[in-house]
Amino acid sequence: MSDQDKRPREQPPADQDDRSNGSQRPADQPWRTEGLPPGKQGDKPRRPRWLRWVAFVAGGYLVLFLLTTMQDQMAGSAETVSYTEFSAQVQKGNVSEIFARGDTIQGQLKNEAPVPGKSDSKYTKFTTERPTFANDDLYGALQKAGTTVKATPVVQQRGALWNLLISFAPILLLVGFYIWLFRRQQRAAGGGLSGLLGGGQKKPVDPQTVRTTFADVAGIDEVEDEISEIVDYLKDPDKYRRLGARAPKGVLLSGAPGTGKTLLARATAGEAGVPFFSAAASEFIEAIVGVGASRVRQLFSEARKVAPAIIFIDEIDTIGRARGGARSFGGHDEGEQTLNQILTEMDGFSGTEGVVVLAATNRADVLDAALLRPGRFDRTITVHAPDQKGREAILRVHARGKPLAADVDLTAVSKSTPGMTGADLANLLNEAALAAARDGRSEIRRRDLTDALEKIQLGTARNVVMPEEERRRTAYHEGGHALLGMIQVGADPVRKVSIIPRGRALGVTLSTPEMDRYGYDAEYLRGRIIGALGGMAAEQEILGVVTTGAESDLQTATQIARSMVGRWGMSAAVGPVSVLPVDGDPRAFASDSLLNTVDDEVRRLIDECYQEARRLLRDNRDRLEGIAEQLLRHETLDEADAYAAAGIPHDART
Ligand SMILES: Nc1ncnc2c1ncn2[C@@H]1O[C@H](COP(=O)(O)OP(=O)(O)OP(=O)(O)O)[C@@H](O)[C@H]1O
Ligand SMILES: [Zn+2]
Repeated sequence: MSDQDKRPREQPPADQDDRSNGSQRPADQPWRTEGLPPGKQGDKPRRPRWLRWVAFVAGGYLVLFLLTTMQDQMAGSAETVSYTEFSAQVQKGNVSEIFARGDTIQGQLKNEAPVPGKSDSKYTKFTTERPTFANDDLYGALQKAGTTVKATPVVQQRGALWNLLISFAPILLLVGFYIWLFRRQQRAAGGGLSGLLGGGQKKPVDPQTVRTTFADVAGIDEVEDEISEIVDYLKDPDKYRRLGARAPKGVLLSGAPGTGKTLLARATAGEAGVPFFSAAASEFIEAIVGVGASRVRQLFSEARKVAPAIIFIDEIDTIGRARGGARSFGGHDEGEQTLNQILTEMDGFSGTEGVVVLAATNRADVLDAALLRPGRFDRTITVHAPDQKGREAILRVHARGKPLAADVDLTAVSKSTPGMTGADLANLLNEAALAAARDGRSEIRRRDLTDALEKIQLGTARNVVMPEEERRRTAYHEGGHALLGMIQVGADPVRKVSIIPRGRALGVTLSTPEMDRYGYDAEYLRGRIIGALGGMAAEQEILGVVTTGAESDLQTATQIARSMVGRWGMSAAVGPVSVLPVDGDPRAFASDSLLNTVDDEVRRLIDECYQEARRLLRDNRDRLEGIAEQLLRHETLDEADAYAAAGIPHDART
C-alpha cells in the first residue's frame, strides 16, 4: 500500500529532487568551447615533457662525473707505496711535502721516482700507512730533509666529490621525480586521461557558435533583465573601460535544478556573441591533487586570450562548500585547491579583461563565504521556478516546431503544472511528442499531454496483477489520502487518485495547489500531515491493520512536522528559533534538552494529526467507501470523478 502523496516541487519539506544534479555531460573534455572562430584553438602536438626532465637529470650526473674524473686525472693519481719506500725517499731528501691524518700519510716527491717492483712506471704523488709499531723519529727526519708538513691534503682523495654526489643521489632523484610528477599532472590537465598516460595530445575542441539567445529563455524575465547588463558589457567592453567602470567579475546563478541556469548562461554568451567556456565543477576533481587547479589556470588563460568571453562553472557547490561543512566524499583537498585557484584567477582580473565568470548552484546556502566576497561572485541572481504565466511562456517556447492539435490548450496545461520547472515542462512536451510519434500521428493531441503529465507526476505504471485483497487495501489507503485532501478547508485540491502500481508505490494520490504558492501557514501544513497520514489511518479504521505501505507517508509527515517545529518556529514549546539546520549536525546548533523538546513536539504534533485523520475518516465513512468503490472499479479517478465518488460538490477549474 505504499504510495506517494506526490506533490509539486514547491512543497515545504526539503523536497528530494529525483533529478540528479550531477553532470550528464560527457567528461571526455576538460571543458567545451563554443563560438570560437576555427583556428583559434590550440591543439599543437607536444613532446613528452617528462622525457626532457629525465634527460636533464641524467645529463647533470654525467657532467659531474666527468668533472670529478678530470680533476683526478689532472692531479695524477697517487701511488700507494710501502712505508719502507717512503722512509727511503725521506732519507734521500726527495719528499717535498706531506699531509698526515692518523697513520695515513700522503705526499709529493720533488723528483719522480721509480715505483718499487715496477721498473717501467714512476710516481710523484703517493700515499702510505705508518705502522703503529714504528718508533722512528719521523718528524725529526722530515725536518732534517726540509719537507713541508701541510695542514690540508696534498693529494685530492680520489672520488671525494663523487662520494658526496652519491650521498646526494637519493635526494636528487626524489626532486627529479617530483618535478616529473608535477609536469605530468600539468599535462594531464591539458589532455585528460590520455595526457595522464603520457602519450596523448590535448583533445581538440570543436568550435561552435552558441545560438541560444534570450528568445529561448522564457518565463524568467526579471532574471533576464539583471543579466542583460552583462551582455551589454561583453558586447562592448571598451564603452565601460573608457568610463573607468569595472564590470562585475562573477555572477552566481542560484536556483533549483532545471530552472534554466545553464540555459541562461548560454543565452548570455549567445546574445553577446562571445565564446562560451563551460565546465562542471566536478570535472575538476581528479584523483591526483593539483590537476583541478591547473585546469582552472588553463581555462582562464584560454578565456583571456579570446576575451571578451564567458566562463561558466556549473555545480560550483561541489567545490565551493564552506570549509568544515559536510562535504561530498573524496576530493577534499582537491576541491579546496581548485576553489582557491578560481578565487586567485578572479582576484587577478583587473576587471577590464572582458572575461565574466558565471557559476551555477542549487545550494547557494552552503557556499563558502569567500566565494561571495566583493571582486568575486559579488552578484547573485536567483532563478525561481516559473509562475503560471512563466510556465505558459516556456511551454510555447518548447512547442515551437511541434505541431499541436486544435484541442491542445497550453494555458490549461500551465495551470495544472504548478511547481514544475522549465526542464520539467520541456520534458512534458517531449514525452507527448514521443507518444504521438509512436502512434504514427502527425500532431500532438490533448490526450498525449495529459498522459505524459500523468506519467511524469505519478510515475510509469507497472504491469503487474495485484491480488484482490491488496487492491482493496490500496483503495482504502488512497481513498483516505484523497478524502482528507477533499474535506479539509484550504487543502490543495485532489487532481488524481490511482491504485495502479507505479514504481515502488502501490497507488498514488496527486494534489496540486490551485495557484502557485510561495509560503505556507501552520494550518495548511497540519492539513498536509493529516492528509499524509490519511492512508494509514484509513487502513486501520476500516481494516484494522497497519502495513508497511505507509513508509513514505510517515517520512513525509515526519519531515513536515520536524520542519514546522525546528525550522519554522511553529511550536510554542520550542518557540521561534531555528534548531534544525538545513545541512549538518543539529547538535552544533542546539542543546540536548532543546533537541529533546523538538522530538517531543514532533511526536505530539504527529499524534494529534493522526487522531484527527482517524476522526475525520470515521465521521465521513460513507464518502470513503464511495471513493474506494469507484477506485476498485476504475483504478484511476481524475479530479471530477474523485469528488463525485465522494459525493462532494466541486468545480474543477482546470
Ligand atoms: N526558463 C526556461 N525557458 C525555456 N526552457 C527552459 C527554461 N528553464 C529550463 N528550460 C529547459 O530545461 C533544460 C534544462 O535547463 P538547465 O540545464 O538550464 O537547468 P539548470 O538550472 O542548469 O539545471 P541543473 O541545476 O540541473 O543544471 C533547458 O535546456 C531547457 O530546455
Ligand atoms: Zn499513502
